[in-house]
Amino acid sequence: MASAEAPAARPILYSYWRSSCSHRVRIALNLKGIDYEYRAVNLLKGEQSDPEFMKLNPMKFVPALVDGDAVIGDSYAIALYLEDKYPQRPLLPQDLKKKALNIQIASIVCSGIQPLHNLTLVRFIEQKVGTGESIPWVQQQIDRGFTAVENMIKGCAGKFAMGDEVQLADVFLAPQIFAAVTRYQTDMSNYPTLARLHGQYMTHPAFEAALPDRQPDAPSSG
Ligand SMILES: N[C@@H](CCC(=O)N[C@@H](CS)C(=O)NCC(=O)O)C(=O)O
Repeated sequence: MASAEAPAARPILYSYWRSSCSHRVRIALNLKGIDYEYRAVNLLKGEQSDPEFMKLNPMKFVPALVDGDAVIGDSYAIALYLEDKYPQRPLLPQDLKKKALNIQIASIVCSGIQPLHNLTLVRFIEQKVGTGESIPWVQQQIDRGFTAVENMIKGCAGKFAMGDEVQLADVFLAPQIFAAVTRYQTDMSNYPTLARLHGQYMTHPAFEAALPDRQPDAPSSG
């Protein structure tokens, strides 16, 4: 008689509902149909600095993913890990130029836009420069990144950023656009392609389920 194997444990995502970096990973997990356990890390309460959490992400940032003995503390690394480990519903195309463009856009979001408005920096500006001073700063950083991406994709975008299929670029763009619109009063009329993509993301089931207010730790949730 064959012995029953224990089912593989679900990956665990350490996330904060409002974090755009966590939001990226939630989208990737949903697109790939991976069932996962959600564990909330409250950034406003400083739980990212808890010594136990720092074993998962020494940078004191969310997200972190634990998948078996793999512990990954960066959304970009997690996305690439998921792409290799769970090849169903690929996010990166075979075509090298399109693949590079996806990676470039993901990189613009995660190194050229989001780090320039993360919680630590926004708090620093509000305290050292003045109350309300962070918003124009953030808008300026978003404008530079969005202007670049708008020009890069306006010739190739279809229903989604890279054509008619969702790809890695969408996984990174959707949370950044969502944050720009809902938190930083960004005028999206300057970026018509990105504005149109925002509408697509808001009605796509995998993206909808990843939205901040749909997460268990969102104030409006449950
Ligand atoms: N490069 C990292 C950045 C992570 C990051 O900045 N996370 C933010 C939330 S989106 C955070 O945890 N901020 C907490 C803080 O600034 O104290 C990634 O992509 O995962």
